[in-house]
Amino acid sequence: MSEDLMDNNKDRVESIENLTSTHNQKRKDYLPWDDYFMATAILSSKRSKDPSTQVGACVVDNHNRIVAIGYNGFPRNCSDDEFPWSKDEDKNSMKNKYMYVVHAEANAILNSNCTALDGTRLYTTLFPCNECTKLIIQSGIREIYYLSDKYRDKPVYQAARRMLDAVGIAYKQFIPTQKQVTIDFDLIK
Ligand SMILES: Nc1ccn([C@H]2C[C@H](O)[C@@H](COP(=O)(O)O)O2)c(=O)n1
Ligand SMILES: [Zn+2]
Repeated sequence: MSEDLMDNNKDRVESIENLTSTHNQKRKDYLPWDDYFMATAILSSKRSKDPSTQVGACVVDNHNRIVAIGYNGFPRNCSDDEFPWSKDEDKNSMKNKYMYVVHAEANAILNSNCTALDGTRLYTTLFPCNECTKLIIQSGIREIYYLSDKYRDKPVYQAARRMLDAVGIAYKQFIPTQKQVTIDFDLIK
């Protein structure tokens, strides 16, 4: 065999070996569980029609199975086009969205696909309010991960923390391992 041909064969064997070894190793840049669940909550928030704050929530059991998802919106059959999205009126005004909106966490709990949420974890894009906290406690959720706490000084959220502290439900601000998770429909071929 000529030297050129031998070199050529060696190169081909090496490149096949490289190809097999990279395909035998697991991906290193896969999405960690916690990022995956918070990203799911964010994705869910994108369904919200609220022009001001879109909230998403995702409940996960201790086998890392998603058992509930929700976002803030009006109750079933209350039209998004007829009920008001305003927040400028007095808090108790009928013209105000607060009268009607079901919060993301409440929707998740109500729409859960399992009968009991005991021992589960909640991933939510916004810290739960007092009303959702009551549902969280009663449903048996044990841990809360949240992204934003932008209303933390309002009494509603102080009351929420008071209840969570009293019953020992852990809550922690979520720090993602990566800044962005890209969903590009064109990448799936
Ligand atoms: N933990 C929370 C807190 C609030 N929401 C909903 C309720 C409203 O639709 C919106 C907040 O509106 P804003 O006062 O910022 O104009 O978020 C929720 O789903 N979960
Ligand atoms: Zn709430």
